Amino acid sequence: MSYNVKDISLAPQGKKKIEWVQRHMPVLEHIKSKFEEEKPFEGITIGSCLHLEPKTINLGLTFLAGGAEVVMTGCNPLSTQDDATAAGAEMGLNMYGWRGETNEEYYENLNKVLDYEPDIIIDDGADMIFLIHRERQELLSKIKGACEETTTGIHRLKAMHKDKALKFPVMAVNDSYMKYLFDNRYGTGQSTFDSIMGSTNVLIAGKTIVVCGYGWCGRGIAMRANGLGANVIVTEVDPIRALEARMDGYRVMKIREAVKHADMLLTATGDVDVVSGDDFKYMKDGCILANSGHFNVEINKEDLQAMAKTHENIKPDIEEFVMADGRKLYLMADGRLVNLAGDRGQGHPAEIMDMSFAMQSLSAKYLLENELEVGVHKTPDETDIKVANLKLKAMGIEIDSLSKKQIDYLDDWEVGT
Ligand SMILES: NC(=O)c1ccc[n+]([C@@H]2O[C@H](COP(=O)([O-])OP(=O)(O)OC[C@H]3O[C@@H](n4cnc5c(N)ncnc54)[C@H](O)[C@@H]3O)[C@@H](O)[C@H]2O)c1
Ligand SMILES: O=c1[nH]cnc2c1ncn2[C@@H]1O[C@H](CO)[C@@H](O)[C@H]1O
Ligand SMILES: N[C@@H](CCS)C(=O)O
Repeated sequence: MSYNVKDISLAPQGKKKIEWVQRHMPVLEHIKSKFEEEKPFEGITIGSCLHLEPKTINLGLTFLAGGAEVVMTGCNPLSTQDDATAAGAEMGLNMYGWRGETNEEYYENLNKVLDYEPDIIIDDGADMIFLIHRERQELLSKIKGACEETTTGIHRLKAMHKDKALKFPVMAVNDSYMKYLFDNRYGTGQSTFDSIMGSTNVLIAGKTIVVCGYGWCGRGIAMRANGLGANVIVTEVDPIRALEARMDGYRVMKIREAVKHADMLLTATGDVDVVSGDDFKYMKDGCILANSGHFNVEINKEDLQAMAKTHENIKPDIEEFVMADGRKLYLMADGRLVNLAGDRGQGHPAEIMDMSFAMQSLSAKYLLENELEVGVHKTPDETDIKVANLKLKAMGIEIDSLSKKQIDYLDDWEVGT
């Protein structure tokens, strides 16, 4: 196996972190032991482009146990944990990536993974899938398909398929219940605050927090902000979600009005320019800005920079912008996913990634064992149910099942009052 990581001597520390998360990923551990027996990936190369940290290394080890050759790189230049990659390299994974890559290095590492000519791709945000279609088309004939981890990746792949540009099948892992209902909501809800609170050491109680987007991530962030005692304002473009936010108890208003109240503003939309231009003029002195959605375009940093007199990093992941009128605004993690790219960002809790990565590993197996058409495919309901049952079992929770009488009753269209 080969690797290019920051410092291989960090491996012992990384291994301890991996062992810790393994204790909290019982479903993936169960799947790993099944893979070990059945070896479904014998002779198969799996290339991944995911946030590289201990839980993801554990997914790599799961594929390795299943007989695959595994090659991994990061899906964000700032989210890699260098001790975890060192450990992964020592544990048999081909590993390329380090925290703080330049954009050029980021794509060099993606290309390194592709040099292994993978049969299956596991992607987060679809950068690797796009790279294959744009620049590495010679690989298309060998690739069996891909699994995509996140909302925006799937949006883009669907758009690509609509334009007939997609050339292999993709499993929409994000769109399974066992992913978005837990990862996007409870995972993003907790890890966003874990990172922001760790870096800033500021109090959340009593603050006014603006949450842009009331999708699965936004709901989780608003719920946790509320639980920590913040006064939550939601901004939306979808009338139904806006109404839902209102009935969940939050104030809802346009972004231009919301920014005037914000002590902290958090984006989770997958959109561009959610906060931009004159929005920055109306913000209060001291406002903290962070993004938990896709890429660093939700908060328009160029606009912020253009309006600022000076800007400097006052902590590794906190950039201070001093505006012409003396107000100071603070952008976290360069506007990238704060829960992973922040200095204290650890990503989602292990118990959450247990379910997301269980879905990834079973979806990769499904992709291999079924001849799927080119397109974006929903994961089978049976996979969701299997993972949910495994998780309940691991948590020691038993539930009831329908009796024959109940099944007949529920299916009977003739009974009335
Ligand atoms: N940080 C993480 O770990 C993490 C986890 C999961 C998903 N994500 C990413 O977060 C983003 C959101 O994911 P999701 O699953 O919540 O998506 P979603 O589609 O459920 O929700 C996005 C919401 O944003 C709203 N929106 C779009 N443009 C807006 C605008 N200009 N102003 C206000 N609202 C706007 C949409 O109407 C929608 O309700 C995606 O980019 C996804 O890839 C990040
Ligand atoms: O700790 C983590 N490790 C690996 N992936 C993560 C972690 N936290 C969140 N995500 C994943 O990142 C995607 C957005 O890029 C999300 O969809 C989520 O599943
Ligand atoms: N890989 C992308 C996905 C964001 S949802 C990123 O880290 O920016």
